[in-house]
Amino acid sequence: MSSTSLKEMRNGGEDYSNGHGGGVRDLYGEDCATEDQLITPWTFSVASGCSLLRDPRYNKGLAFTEGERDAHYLRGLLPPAVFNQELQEKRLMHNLRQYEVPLHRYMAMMDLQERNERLFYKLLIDNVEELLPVVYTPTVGEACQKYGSIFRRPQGLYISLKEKGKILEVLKNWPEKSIQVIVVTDGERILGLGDLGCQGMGIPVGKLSLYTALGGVRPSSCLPITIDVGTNNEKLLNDEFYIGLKQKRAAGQEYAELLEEFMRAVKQNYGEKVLVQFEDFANHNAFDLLEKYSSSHLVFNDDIQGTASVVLAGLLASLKLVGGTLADHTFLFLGAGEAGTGIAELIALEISKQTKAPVEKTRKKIWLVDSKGLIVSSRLESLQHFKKPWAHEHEPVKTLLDAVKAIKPTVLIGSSGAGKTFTKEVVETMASLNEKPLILALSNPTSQSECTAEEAYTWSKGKAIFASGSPFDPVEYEGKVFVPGQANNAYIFPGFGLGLIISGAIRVRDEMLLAASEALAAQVSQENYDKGLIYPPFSNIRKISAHIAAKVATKAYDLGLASHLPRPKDLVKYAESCMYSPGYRSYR
Ligand SMILES: O=C([O-])CC(=O)C(=O)O
Ligand SMILES: [Mg+2]
Repeated sequence: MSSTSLKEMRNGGEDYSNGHGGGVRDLYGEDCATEDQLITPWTFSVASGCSLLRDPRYNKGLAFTEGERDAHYLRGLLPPAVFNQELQEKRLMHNLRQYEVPLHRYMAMMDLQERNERLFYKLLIDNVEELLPVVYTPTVGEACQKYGSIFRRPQGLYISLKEKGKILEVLKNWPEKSIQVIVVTDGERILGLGDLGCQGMGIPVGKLSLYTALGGVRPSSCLPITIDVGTNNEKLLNDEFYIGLKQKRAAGQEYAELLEEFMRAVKQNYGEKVLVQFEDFANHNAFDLLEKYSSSHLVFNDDIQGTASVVLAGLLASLKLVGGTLADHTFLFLGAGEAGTGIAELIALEISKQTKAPVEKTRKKIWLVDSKGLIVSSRLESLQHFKKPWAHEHEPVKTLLDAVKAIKPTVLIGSSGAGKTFTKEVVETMASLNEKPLILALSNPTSQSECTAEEAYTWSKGKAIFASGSPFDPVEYEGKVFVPGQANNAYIFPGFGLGLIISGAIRVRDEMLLAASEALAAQVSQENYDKGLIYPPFSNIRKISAHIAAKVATKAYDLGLASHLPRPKDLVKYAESCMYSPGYRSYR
């Protein structure tokens, strides 16, 4: 097939690519070629059979055909059987299911990723509901805690204080030159598990594998980075197997300078359109970094903005079940950090958009509780800046239970990172106040969930509509099966990032987050609602991501922030055509 027809196939007959836009460049037709099409051979892989087998990007294991075994000097290096990818997948899924310890499944998946990347993504895409809890929350949390002992091959870039002054050179050591998404952490607040220092690397690696599996961004365009400025975790500092810098965290100017050098180097090396996703930074840095770099870089904070967008989507969808408009509801949060204040602000923006009321007014329906109790105006002076907009007139209230009684929320959202905080009394009070209380226990991993699905359904006597950040199995209560949803930012960031990439966006705006929420809510079907679900199943996630991407890209074009021109006519189709698919390619 000629390159022209490849391009035509890719663009559905419309010539979208002008070679220098922001769309996904696919020079070799690597992603859209089918198995019976040839792609350009890579000289190094032709040169030696062994190095081909050891290159996870091109290795196919037993799926190399007889012809390829001849042409690529693989004879004798593989046993004689030839498997197709489906049979390999069946064999691996069978093996994975033998492991009873989740961490062993995680390690088996990481081994596969390091051995045969396409097969790894094939498994993840085809079995997304089964494997998401393995490569992502909750298991990835445990993996980070034990990263020092399970660490085998580095999977991303480590940039520590030792690399100060040399970050640009470090970026150049990474083998891929054309990067579209970076997920970066400094490991200070890994899920709800706290400071895991350098071992936080599991998070960028996991998030980026979802960028590929759920959002179709090519693996070679993804770069996981951990910035190591030390750790305040004593256990790690005293652990002889700790893989990071053994010193207390740098803060203040030293921290700011390293981050500044990093952000400059990223833009210099990869250009204006590389997306930098901040992940699992502590509150005190997360808000500042987002604010500082959102006017000069394409940045997105998943914990503030991604979580906000996914929760808003669930709330919009839930109106079908509980009735009314968003403005009719009263919201109470436990936790006033990145997720809590991020969600609160996006809800206020959406109500403002719907009712035309100023956001200062729409914020008044939203209340937050932090470790010192309800956030009220008498506490204003001592509040961190990101909490100040939520300090409304009210007498002081110390506990969550008393806050529920005083505020009478219709929606209760847990975002504090602390588990078991939605007690029986709290859930019972929500159920006594509401016909259908909406209860979201967002903290991750499962151990940090504010309550379990079973607790939410049994304590509310089957009244609650429940979703959680980490997955829970369906629960049977009095003969009825309740299916909890998973309110996790994994619904949003892969499609959101894809939308930014395909439009060549250069900045992120709140309107794009609202568009992503509305796109996700629109994907919830009647069949889902009938089961009490406020999110669509993850099994459809690639289609969902394409729709989110299209809406985000549309906003980018409307706001004049898109650089990929001309604007494709059908953005859903275009997004789909840009998505990586994991089927094998023929090399000769
Ligand atoms: O990783 C997840 O499951 C969601 C998330 O961003 C977090 O909890 O920090
Ligand atoms: Mg996170």
